[in-house]
Amino acid sequence: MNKVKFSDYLIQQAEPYWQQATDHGFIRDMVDGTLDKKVFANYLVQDYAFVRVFADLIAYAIAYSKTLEQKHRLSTFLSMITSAEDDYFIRSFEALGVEPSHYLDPNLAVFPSIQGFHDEIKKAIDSGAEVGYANCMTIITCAEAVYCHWGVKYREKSPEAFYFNEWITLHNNDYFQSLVAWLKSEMDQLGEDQKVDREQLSALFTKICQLESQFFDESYL
Ligand SMILES: Cc1ncc(CO)c(N)n1
Repeated sequence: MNKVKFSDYLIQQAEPYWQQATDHGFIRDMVDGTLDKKVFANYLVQDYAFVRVFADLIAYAIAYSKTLEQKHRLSTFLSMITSAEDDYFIRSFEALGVEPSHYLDPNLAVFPSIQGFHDEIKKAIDSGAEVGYANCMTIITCAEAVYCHWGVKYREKSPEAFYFNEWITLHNNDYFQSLVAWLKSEMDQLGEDQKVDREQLSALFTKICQLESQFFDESYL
């Protein structure tokens, strides 16, 4: 019997949001270099608020994980986000004329989608040792699989502005692709675990896809 992998099932069940999140006009404008700079700056400021909370989520996934391989894969990812990716954000803010007082503002008004991410992340973090790993990994896998999907789709694109170009290569380089392949393989194994509620994880994966698509929509407002 040819069983559908759990990671593929999660993506299939997340339609139409998977399609909307990975084939959004925002991404097409960005890879073509025609996206309004103000729209992109706005998006990056919001994404920076997302990434700081996302870093906590990865730290909890590390704490909830059992094996050294899991801790290694996730801590390497956390390290990349807090070094190379942080460096990308800081250089981009500078080039786009965004002041630190704005992008570091703890009282920044966040988009409803970013608030939605924060709420889902808090629930996953608070879900405890038994199911915490599965919940945290579902959010991480969805967010990274969405970005890797468009990153790979547009690997031939090379917009002139470094903040567009590097945003593509951050999400399609060999390291990132192998990370996403590993995240999906972890979800496949979790899907075999009798203690795991597959339908609850599927609903969470779909919710994150929906928020990803909504975040691109809201960046134009
Ligand atoms: C909202 C969001 N999802 C995924 C990624 C990829 O890390 C990101 N930077 N932001």
